Amino acid sequence: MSKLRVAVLGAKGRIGSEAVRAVEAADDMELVAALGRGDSLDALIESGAQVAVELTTPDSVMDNLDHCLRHGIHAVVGTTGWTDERLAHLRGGLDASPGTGVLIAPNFSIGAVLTMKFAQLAAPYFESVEVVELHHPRKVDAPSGTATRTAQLIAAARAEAGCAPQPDATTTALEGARGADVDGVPVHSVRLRGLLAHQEVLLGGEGETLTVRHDSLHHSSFMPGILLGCRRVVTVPGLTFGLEHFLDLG
Ligand SMILES: NC(=O)C1=CN([C@@H]2O[C@H](COP(=O)(O)OP(=O)(O)OC[C@H]3O[C@@H](n4cnc5c(N)ncnc54)[C@H](OP(=O)(O)O)[C@@H]3O)[C@@H](O)[C@H]2O)C=CC1
Ligand SMILES: O=C(O)C1=N[C@H](C(=O)O)C[C@H](O)C1
Repeated sequence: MSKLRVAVLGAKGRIGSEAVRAVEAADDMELVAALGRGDSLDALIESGAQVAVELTTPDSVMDNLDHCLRHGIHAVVGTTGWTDERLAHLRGGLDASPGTGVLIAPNFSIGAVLTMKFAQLAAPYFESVEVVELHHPRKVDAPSGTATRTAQLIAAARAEAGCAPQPDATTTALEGARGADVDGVPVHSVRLRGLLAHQEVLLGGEGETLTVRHDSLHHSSFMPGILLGCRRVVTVPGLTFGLEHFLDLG
């Protein structure tokens, strides 16, 4: 059987370099290009890449995806910075490239995907819910893509269940003290040397609290999700947002 031809964009970065190794080690894949900033995207076409794994920066991802879609190359995207406007632009590109698939995964680790799922499930049953994400200090964006997505899922679950707004008597606060407001859910970002990628969802009700915590201790935690994404994205045209859609979570 022929191997899936995979390219990695952002190949010299923290997660990109790990992805290069993971694709090289996968029996059913061939690494056909490993591109860093400044490398020509023509290499994607010349190498015959079927899938591009996009692990660059929020300022680069859109141009890279535009290029992929113009040439019918599927994409597995871990890069953060997704807004409604960016998603609308991407959908336009996909409409013009029927048959091409793009997976955007705010987080490729199974534990993080499950954290989001558990938080979504629990959120309507507690009066209060806040998200704390903790990352290495070289991360350029805050809050993390995972925390933003988690808060959006929590807010949607609470809205669907008809939950009241969260109790909070704060009338005076130093700017930022209550975190960022993502759809009504406070999200707090910690940047600390020694950490990689961690998240806690704190839920509180009458006389009880529940904490859902996930820790990525090494970039290897993201690799099974990236490889799964590459295998599945070629069979699912259009936009898939979230790795959970490629997992059988019941
Ligand atoms: N979804 C997930 O599970 C995960 C997502 N991420 C996300 O992935 C992204 C990368 O993270 P991380 O590896 O830590 O960051 P790094 O800064 O270590 O890596 C990004 C790399 O991309 C390079 N780059 C920038 N622009 C381009 C371009 N146009 N073409 C090719 N390469 C380019 C950078 O080069 P230069 O240094 O010269 O700028 C750098 O080497 C972030 O958005 C992060 O949040 C990270 C981990 C897991
Ligand atoms: O920058 C990182 O490191 C990570 N970025 C992603 C995010 O912003 O959620 C995924 C993971 O948290 C690691």
